[in-house]
Amino acid sequence: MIPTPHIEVKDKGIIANTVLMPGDPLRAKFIADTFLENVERFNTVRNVFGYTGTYKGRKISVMASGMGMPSIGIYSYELFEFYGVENIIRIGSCGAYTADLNLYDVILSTEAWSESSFAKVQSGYDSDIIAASTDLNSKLEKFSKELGIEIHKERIHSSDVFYRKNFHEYKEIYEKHGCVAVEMESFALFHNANVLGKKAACLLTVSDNLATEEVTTSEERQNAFTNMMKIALEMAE
Ligand SMILES: O=P(O)(O)O[C@H]1O[C@H](CO)[C@@H](O)[C@H]1O
Ligand SMILES: O=c1cc[nH]c(=O)[nH]1
Repeated sequence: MIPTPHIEVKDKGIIANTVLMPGDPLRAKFIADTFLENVERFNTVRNVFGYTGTYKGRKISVMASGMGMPSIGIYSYELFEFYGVENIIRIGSCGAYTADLNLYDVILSTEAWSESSFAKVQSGYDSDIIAASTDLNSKLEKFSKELGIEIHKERIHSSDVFYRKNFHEYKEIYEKHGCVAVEMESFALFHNANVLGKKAACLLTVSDNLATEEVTTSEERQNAFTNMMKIALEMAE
């Protein structure tokens, strides 16, 4: 079923086997403009930009997911199921739940914990934890070592809510569920990969810290989180 309601390209072969997936369409554009050669834009529907190009001569795609599990649930499903994509690596921003993490630190998500009903509604999956692909994670860890970029391998929180009524609830999620940071998509991405027999992983950069109340700007979140981009780009084939 291509094109899909949300992706316009008619030729499946234009999208690479591996897609990097930031939430922000302008982070996707930044990656294409800054790191890729021979770039072809394959999606503009809803301004959710998708690009294919080469990195060090190897093919890779980058496409935004939008914000939240319903949104990444749509894009990752269509890429995996209808465009034959094998690997999706989310490259997102996150809020740290502990003062042990600094702004710009890079986290490799081992698993996502969530209160979300996404996986239960999608397929009846009944746990609140979903693991990332261990195969992709070991490759990403190897690339980070080769590049000399430190990563923190940790469980993260995938939340449906950005603005909680009670800001301090993050402390309980950190202590009870062992999540060191919060973002809003990985649980759905990992679930779709599992039900469709594909692979997914997630690299995050700390954009703000709930414990210390430090923050980065929207411009930094769009353009400056280059360490996780460089690690993920090494997945190009
Ligand atoms: O920077 P991105 O990749 O969008 O990720 C994080 O930022 C958004 C919230 O500001 C949510 O999508 C969250 O997961
Ligand atoms: O979901 C997110 C992403 C970045 N920072 C947060 O506090 N939450």
